[in-house]
Amino acid sequence: MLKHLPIILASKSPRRQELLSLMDLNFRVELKDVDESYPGNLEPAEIAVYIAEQKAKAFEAAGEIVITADTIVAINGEILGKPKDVAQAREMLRKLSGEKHEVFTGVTLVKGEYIESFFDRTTVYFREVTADEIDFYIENYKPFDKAGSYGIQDWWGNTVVQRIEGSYTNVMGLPTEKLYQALLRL
Ligand SMILES: Cc1cn([C@H]2C[C@H](O)[C@@H](COP(=O)(O)OP(=O)(O)OP(=O)(O)O)O2)c(=O)[nH]c1=O
Repeated sequence: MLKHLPIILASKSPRRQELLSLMDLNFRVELKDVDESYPGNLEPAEIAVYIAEQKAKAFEAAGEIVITADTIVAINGEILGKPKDVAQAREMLRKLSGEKHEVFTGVTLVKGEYIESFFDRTTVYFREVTADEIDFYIENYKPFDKAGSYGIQDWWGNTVVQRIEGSYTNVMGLPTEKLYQALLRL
């Protein structure tokens, strides 16, 4: 329905590319290097939006609509980004075991001089996991490109996630329903 919109997806995330395709949009992918650090004292939602905006600022104003996004996991006031190594992935998954956490994805849309950002939040509940399960998962699924060290769309999501409150696609990296509404308003 919005196939006529010329869109640039500024993301290397294969999940974001897949989700935009599933929304039946026409887009091409363009990548720029962006510093993903953020100022202290920001709330989780503000961090996700801040980084999405930083990613968007790397683009010059043009005729096409640019979409950027950033996903983070928050648990008990702590922010979990992407793990740097096996030890960090283990530590994150241990923290998330048997607990609930929140996933925030910030999205920025740019069209010429116009810029708009929004976010979505999903609560995710994990059952308790064993150290063996954590090691099996890290070894076989290598979740180093994923915030919080897991993918809801892979083995973890299908064996550990008990339930979620909110958008599933938001956890995958792009809150498609909110994004679609924002595109309709453009
Ligand atoms: C929690 C969770 C995150 N993720 C992914 C979504 C994002 O791709 C990634 C978080 O990293 P991001 O920094 O948001 O994105 P990225 O570096 O992969 O891509 P880019 O900056 O180019 O847009 O974690 C899942 O795939 N499944 C999940 O369940």
